[in-house]
Amino acid sequence: MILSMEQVSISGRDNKIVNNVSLSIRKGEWYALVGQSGSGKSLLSQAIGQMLPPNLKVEGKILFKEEDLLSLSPKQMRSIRGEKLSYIFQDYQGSFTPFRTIAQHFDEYLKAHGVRDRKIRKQKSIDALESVGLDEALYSRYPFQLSGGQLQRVSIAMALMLSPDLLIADEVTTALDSVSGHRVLELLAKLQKETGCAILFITHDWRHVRRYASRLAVMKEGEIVESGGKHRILDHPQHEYTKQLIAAAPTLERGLPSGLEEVKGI
Ligand SMILES: Nc1ncnc2c1ncn2[C@@H]1O[C@H](COP(=O)(O)OP(=O)(O)OP(=O)(O)O)[C@@H](O)[C@H]1O
Repeated sequence: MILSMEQVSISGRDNKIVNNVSLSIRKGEWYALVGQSGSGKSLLSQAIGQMLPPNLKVEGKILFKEEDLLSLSPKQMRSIRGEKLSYIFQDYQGSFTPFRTIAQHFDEYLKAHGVRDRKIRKQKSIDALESVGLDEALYSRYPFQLSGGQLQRVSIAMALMLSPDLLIADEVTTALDSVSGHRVLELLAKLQKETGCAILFITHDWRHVRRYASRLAVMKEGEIVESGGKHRILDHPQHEYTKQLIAAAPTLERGLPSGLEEVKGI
């Protein structure tokens, strides 16, 4: 297992938001976390990287490559984030500083992770852009000069640049139109195959679960009500809530609707 959460609870001042959650993610797998808005998916994923808002408290164990992340100091955690564990978010705009070029973002990220040589930083950045199918010309542009899909691809490039073992992807297509979202996920799937990193994929969209996940957990009101292999859960859901969510999903045909299968390239 690359990540094991054991009895993880997250509490506010006077309420428990996530209650005794346990789940395990295997090396290199695509693990989906599904559930309605407010069920605690994002907070659970933020707890992994010690990124919870300061008013919330986390208990339990989060073992990442046998090390309990909750016992690490903020400094130790900073060196793990990015290098071994990284994030991409729905709000990709918020990950960029408007008055810094894409080049500066890459450069600062690599510098912060100890790559001292400027030429190596530049080469690594250009290679990373290429790995997500973006032209070198975008390197000197500002974030607002890129489309949403291009910016999300830059986020992916940056998140994977240091070859993490686990990538946490929180609703990464929600702010994109459906064609751009589809391309971003196809790209993620391709890069996952190439790099072998595991993905914790937070989503509302069962079509994405069917297409990409190997296993999944279903969250309701801060608890996991069901978890297991994708085919078992999609074909034979046990919990009433899972059945309702699947029944409410717009379509679960094998392909994506609206001709999205026909989109070529990434
Ligand atoms: N800093 C905070 N303090 C107190 N409660 C919070 C805080 N952040 C989030 N919450 C509450 O915790 C609950 C779980 O939030 P979370 O964002 O994890 O849900 P989610 O399942 O990811 O939802 P969505 O799919 O809409 O992103 C929600 O009720 C939310 O209002």
